[in-house]
Amino acid sequence: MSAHHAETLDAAAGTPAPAAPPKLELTGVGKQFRTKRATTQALDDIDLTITDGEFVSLIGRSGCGKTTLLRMLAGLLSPTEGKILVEGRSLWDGSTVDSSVVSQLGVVFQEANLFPWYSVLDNIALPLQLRGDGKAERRERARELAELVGLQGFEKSYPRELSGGMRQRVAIARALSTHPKLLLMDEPFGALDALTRERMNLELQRIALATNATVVFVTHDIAEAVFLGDRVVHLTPRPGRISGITHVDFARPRDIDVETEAEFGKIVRELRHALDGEE
Ligand SMILES: Nc1ncnc2c1ncn2[C@@H]1O[C@H](COP(=O)(O)OP(=O)(O)OP(=O)(O)O)[C@@H](O)[C@H]1O
Repeated sequence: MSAHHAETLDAAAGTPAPAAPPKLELTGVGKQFRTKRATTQALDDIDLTITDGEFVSLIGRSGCGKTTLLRMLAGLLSPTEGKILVEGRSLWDGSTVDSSVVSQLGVVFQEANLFPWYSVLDNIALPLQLRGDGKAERRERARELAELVGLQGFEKSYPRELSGGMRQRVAIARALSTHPKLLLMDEPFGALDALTRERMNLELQRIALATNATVVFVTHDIAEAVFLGDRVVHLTPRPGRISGITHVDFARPRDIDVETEAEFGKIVRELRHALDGEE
């Protein structure tokens, strides 16, 4: 039977399968901070749809609302306006967060925030412990993740015995432990030296490809945003709005040498000009 014939028959059968809702959908999202002295419209009218397996970088000048946006996505800060849907389910109902949606997210911050008295494996398994998974199951998953993030041989080490890059690997493994629908990262490599950061970018790409993760990644660094992202979303400050979205089409896995390509330099320059124009 020809493909064309098959399509005709399927259409004749009627009901096409309903399209899966996007991984993340923001509509008209805004955030206002009110203090005694002032009211700040930190974010205004953010519309953004992210599909399964997409890696989206978020850049913008200091104060444009990147962290505020990530905290709203992570269920830590309620939006004042708009809707945030994770696979079609509403994250916020007014200022009340749906904890069953939050439990499907993984978050990594600039600081790894590990428990100093827990080993690498126990830190990775913490979310599984909190949700009541059995010990053997936790251990197995934590071992698998330690290997995924390149920490085999360090399973029994304590955070104080690790470098900054290794601590962030633990934080990434911990965030992935529950198979999150969405991985949210706020400047995860911001405190690392340039070489370690470069290595972590390669590692993160490898991990994201291996797990088909959907990632929202906040950074100040334009080159990092372009290297990692399928799309780079740029925000303008006061109020924070989306000023543009750049598609980055380099094939994956990307090698660090992609940064020396003329097209890479062109995208970075255009983004820098776009952000400079917003001062
Ligand atoms: N809790 C708060 N109360 C009042 N204003 C706030 C609060 N948090 C953030 N803001 C304001 O909201 C705006 C956005 O801040 P946010 O930290 O999200 O920016 P950012 O883009 O992440 O900045 P940076 O790159 O410097 O981390 C800023 O003007 C900031 O002063």
